[in-house]
Amino acid sequence: MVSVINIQDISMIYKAPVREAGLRAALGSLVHRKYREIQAVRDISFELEAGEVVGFIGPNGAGKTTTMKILSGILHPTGGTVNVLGFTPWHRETSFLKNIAFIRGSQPIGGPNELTVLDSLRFQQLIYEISETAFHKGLALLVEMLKLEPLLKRQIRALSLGERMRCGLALALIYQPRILFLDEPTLGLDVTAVSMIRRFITDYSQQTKATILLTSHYMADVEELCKRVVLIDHGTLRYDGGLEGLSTSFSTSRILTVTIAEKVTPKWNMYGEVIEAEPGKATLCVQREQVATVSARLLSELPVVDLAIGGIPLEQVIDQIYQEGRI
Ligand SMILES: Nc1ncnc2c1ncn2[C@@H]1O[C@H](COP(=O)(O)OP(=O)(O)OP(=O)(O)O)[C@@H](O)[C@H]1O
Repeated sequence: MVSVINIQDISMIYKAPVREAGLRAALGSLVHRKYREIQAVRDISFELEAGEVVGFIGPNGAGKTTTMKILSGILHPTGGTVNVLGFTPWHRETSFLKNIAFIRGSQPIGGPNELTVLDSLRFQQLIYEISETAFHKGLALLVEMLKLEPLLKRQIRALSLGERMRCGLALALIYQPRILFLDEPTLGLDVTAVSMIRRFITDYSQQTKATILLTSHYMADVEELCKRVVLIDHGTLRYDGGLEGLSTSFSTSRILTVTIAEKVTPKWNMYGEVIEAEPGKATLCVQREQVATVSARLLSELPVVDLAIGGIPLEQVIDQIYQEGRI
């Protein structure tokens, strides 16, 4: 397989001006400006192969957007090397920019609001030097996949958030970039718009074999779209691997499913937290370090015919990571 994104030990330290309250301090800071350093990313390395769709996840402020900005050439990292399609992103060479797109759910369209969607697409055609034939072919595909027909003659300013996202995707993809950086593409969208965007991403990646790095706070997005996830926290890489491995790596609990030979209900709560129980069967939640002891007790004290040990459902693990910032 060919690696199209190769990141080696990147770091990013922002310098943010420190301003104290009060007029005197504000005037003073004009002369003696003080800065404080914020390390947003520290020594992150990973690679993406051509055609992969990878979820890039982590709690608020973990450094996801910063990393995406570095990969798309918006920011120059303070350390490390990055190779995207053979280019150093922050050199911003035309052949690089023509092959990548960075789309943010919070601001899917950057251009003038007064233009119609079709005019904006034509504008992209000029900037990216797309031939008339390629433009029509690309447009037909995007109009069909994103249901854009009713929006083409509308002004961008008059579009809803979901419509903006669909048009933002079309504007970014009309020049057929090989790599997509999607930062929260379903942010704030309703259920119908979310499912349309998800379907679009799946179909688009299958049809074009584009490589996609995607951040989302909605675990369902990641579960539906990505086989692999890269997890960062406080700017540090914490996990890079299959989706299913996340729950075993990060959850402190395990699920024990026990079936016994008799249709009776023992005192299951003596073994763990009862999630579900019916005569002869129970699902228990047990701390990881107690699994061996509890399993041994179950086997010696009850007529066990089947005992399965599994991880906490992925959705729950990710919710914990995002909401409690606990990794
Ligand atoms: N321009 C900036 N100047 C100073 N600090 C910044 C700047 N941009 C981001 N940061 C800080 O860097 C850290 C990482 O921010 P970043 O936006 O990359 O995180 P994120 O993982 O995308 O977060 P979220 O999920 O909340 O969007 C945060 O502590 C943030 O406050």
